[in-house]
Amino acid sequence: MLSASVDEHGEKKRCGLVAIVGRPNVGKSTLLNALVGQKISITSNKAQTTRHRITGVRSEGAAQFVFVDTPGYQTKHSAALNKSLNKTVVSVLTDVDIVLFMVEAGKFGADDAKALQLMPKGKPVILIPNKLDEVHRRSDLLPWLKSMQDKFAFAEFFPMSAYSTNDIERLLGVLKPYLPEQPWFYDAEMLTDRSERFLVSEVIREKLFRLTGDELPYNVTVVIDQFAEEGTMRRIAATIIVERDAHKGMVIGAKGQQLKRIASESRQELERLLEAKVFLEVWVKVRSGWADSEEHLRSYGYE
Ligand SMILES: Nc1nc2c(ncn2[C@@H]2O[C@H](COP(=O)(O)OP(=O)(O)OP(=O)(O)O)[C@@H](O)[C@H]2O)c(=O)[nH]1
Repeated sequence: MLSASVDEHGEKKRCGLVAIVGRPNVGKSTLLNALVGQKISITSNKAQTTRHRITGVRSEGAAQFVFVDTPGYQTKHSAALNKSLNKTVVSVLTDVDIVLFMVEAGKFGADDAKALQLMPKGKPVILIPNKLDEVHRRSDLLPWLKSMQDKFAFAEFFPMSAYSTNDIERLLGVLKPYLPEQPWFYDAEMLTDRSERFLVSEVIREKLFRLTGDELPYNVTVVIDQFAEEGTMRRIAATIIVERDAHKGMVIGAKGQQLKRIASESRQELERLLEAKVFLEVWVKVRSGWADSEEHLRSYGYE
């Protein structure tokens, strides 16, 4: 007989929260998407793309892993936005079962050190040296791994590449024994607790960053003004909020070509994601100083 506490082979069910922490750009979102097996968190080569706490769920055999993505730990800026980001990291860590502390293999800078200071005591913290594919001789990594051992009492070291499906499967195997034996929190089909509306704003933000390259500052946000189901169609209206007129120009581009591309690529991806026809309108607005105002942050959904 099946029950909530055992799987079909009689194995006790396990379920737990796994946080992924590290400085910006180490590959946290890439890892989360690979672990869940679907794009949940946006990725780009621009630091600081993840702002929200995002959970992704992977259910396999008797185990359910609930992954929590955290914003890159911020050290360079002091605006209210960054304070809010760091607060999110700390609050995520207080209620997790395992922490994956991610760095780039062979590297450990001042920003990594600051992120390491946030690690909770008394919880298993696994060191994930990522981007192993960029390390030419693995043996070069040994002295570095030794030096990492002196910095923190890591439960395990797991050098890997978030691009390797083999590594992802092995990592799930390593994490499983750390999950407490308890009934699952979510249905087996569940992938994320984020709303479609949220995923829509993330898709648009990703296209925006991918297409505008490095010139656009990170404090650009996307607000969904309308998200309506009309039969088999979704009608979506979104506003990209920037700080300056110059940024508005970058987003719109010559003769509006850039904004057109952002909207068109977003629409195509949204049609795949939502499995529906999508009618998408995207506007751009200037709202100067929003990233410094606590009130504005709240009104756009940041904690
Ligand atoms: N070579 C290599 N690149 C990787 C690997 N994992 C991630 N990347 C790349 O590293 C960059 C940053 O990855 P993200 O997943 O966006 O990093 P993040 O830590 O979530 O960054 P923030 O959202 O800014 O905190 C992207 O260009 C990824 O494609 C890896 O295993 N190997």
